[in-house]
Amino acid sequence: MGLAMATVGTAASYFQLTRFLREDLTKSVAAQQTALAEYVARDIDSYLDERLQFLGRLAASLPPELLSQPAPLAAWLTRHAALSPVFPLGLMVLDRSGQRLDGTAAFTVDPMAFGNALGGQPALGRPIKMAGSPNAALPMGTPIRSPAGEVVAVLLGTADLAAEGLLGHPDDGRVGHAGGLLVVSPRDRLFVASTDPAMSLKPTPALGVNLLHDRAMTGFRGNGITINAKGVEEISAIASVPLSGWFVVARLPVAEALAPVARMQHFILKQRAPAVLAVLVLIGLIVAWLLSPLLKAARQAEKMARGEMPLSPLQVVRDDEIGHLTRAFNSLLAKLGEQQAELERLAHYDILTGLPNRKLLDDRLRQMLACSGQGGGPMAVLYLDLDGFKPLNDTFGHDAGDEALRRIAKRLLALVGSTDTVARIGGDEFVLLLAGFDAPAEQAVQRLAQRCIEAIGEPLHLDSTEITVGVSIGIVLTEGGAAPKALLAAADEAMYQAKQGGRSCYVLAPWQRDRPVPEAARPQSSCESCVAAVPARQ
Ligand SMILES: Nc1nc2c(ncn2[C@@H]2O[C@H](COP(=O)(O)OP(=O)(O)OP(=O)(O)O)[C@@H](O)[C@H]2O)c(=O)[nH]1
Repeated sequence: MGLAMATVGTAASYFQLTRFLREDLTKSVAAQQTALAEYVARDIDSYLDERLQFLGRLAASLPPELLSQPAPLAAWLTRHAALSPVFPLGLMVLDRSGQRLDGTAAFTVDPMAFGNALGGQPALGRPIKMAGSPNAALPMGTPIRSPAGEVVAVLLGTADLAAEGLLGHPDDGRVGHAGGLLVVSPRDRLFVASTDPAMSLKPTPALGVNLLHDRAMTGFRGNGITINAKGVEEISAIASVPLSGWFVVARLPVAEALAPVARMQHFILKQRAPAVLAVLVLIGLIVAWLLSPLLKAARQAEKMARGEMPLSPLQVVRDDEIGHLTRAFNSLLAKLGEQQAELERLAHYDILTGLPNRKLLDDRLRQMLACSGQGGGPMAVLYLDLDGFKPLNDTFGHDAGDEALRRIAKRLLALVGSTDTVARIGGDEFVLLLAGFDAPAEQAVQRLAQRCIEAIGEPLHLDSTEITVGVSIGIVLTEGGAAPKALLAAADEAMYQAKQGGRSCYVLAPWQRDRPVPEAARPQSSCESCVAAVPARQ
């Protein structure tokens, strides 16, 4: 996660830096383009002004009498045109009806230049392509006035748009590799001149093709980013040429303008990326090394939680925060183990006496039966129920009854071997499971039953009061093949017979797999009422 955040952070910084650089560079290039466009626009304006001024001075100095003398007028015009190279394509004079007065046919008449000049104002015509030359030409006109000030004729001159110092700028003014200058006449919807000669004297694009151009055509001056007619994104700046109503566009493709940013990105990626990658890999390895014990511990903990491995302490591999965490986990695990053991104990042992409860008795009985059934010899179940325990409880109280139960449990434990089981399965009911007799089983169990009766019958000294309780015992002997439940029921039944027979005695019920208590076989008993059938003490 940390590694991912570091990577994302680095990438975000890289892209943020790139974005800032692009914005700054775009602004800077736009400002440069604006300065260039304004400079060129001013230059063109002053140059046009210079030509119009020259044309005006020429018109003012034209002797009026020459207007009616074609040959001298033509000679006068040729002489003066030669004096200044501003109209290398020639001069001509027209009367008010548009008739040539100089007798020459140097070039065609521009209606715009002629018409406006006739109205009394110097005027520019529509730029045209020069016959026999790749250059464009610009017709200009100025009024010729009579001494009374009336416009009597028009002096027309045609300037070479490619002439050095006029619109030579667009040709020379290439900006970068693909950038350049454009001079646009909104009135004529025409590219007057362009760095790209193919665009010169071509009509401007239709509305909607280039949005910044559309705005410029309606008077916007400034800069912006636009997509040109060829689909190239450009930074363009627009400045006015006031005298002509034209505007100059200085433009540069964004890709070229921002090439330094692209070079910087390339440089960073080329120079820094391997180092950054190496650092990231190193960080990743360190993080993996740091976290590997934690991940291993987590995997083990999950297995323990799923019960696929026992609860066992995790290995503490390092004495750092993770080692600390592992130790804390182990402590928690130990606590959990203790609690689990306690729960286990509570589930299988009687809280009052600490003896196995009915559940554990069932397990042990099954084990012993299985063992006995596999040739392990006979086993015996002794079912004990105290006699007169209720009066004890009622007379001396429940606590005294509890204490009596605890002491009786100890006495019973003292009588059996370590492999035998003494369980408490109810209020005053105990069960003994015996096996591995060193004498004939019947005799041995009867002997033990008798010793139980005697041991429990010993007085109990509770709160300096002597109390005595008895016990009735039902015994079942088997050599396996019996169901635990049926065996216990048979022992219980024998115990009941002992109760019926006078209490504080035992009854031994013979056991056969299909007939637990055969009618033919009378039980052996220590009870007085059964004394005729069995000896009281064996
Ligand atoms: N103090 C104490 N008494 C208990 C406990 N569990 C059961 N008892 C009492 O043990 C008595 C058992 O009842 P009985 O077996 O009928 O009493 P009893 O006097 O021995 O009767 P018989 O078996 O017919 O001789 C009841 O009074 C129960 O309340 C215990 O955990 N502690």
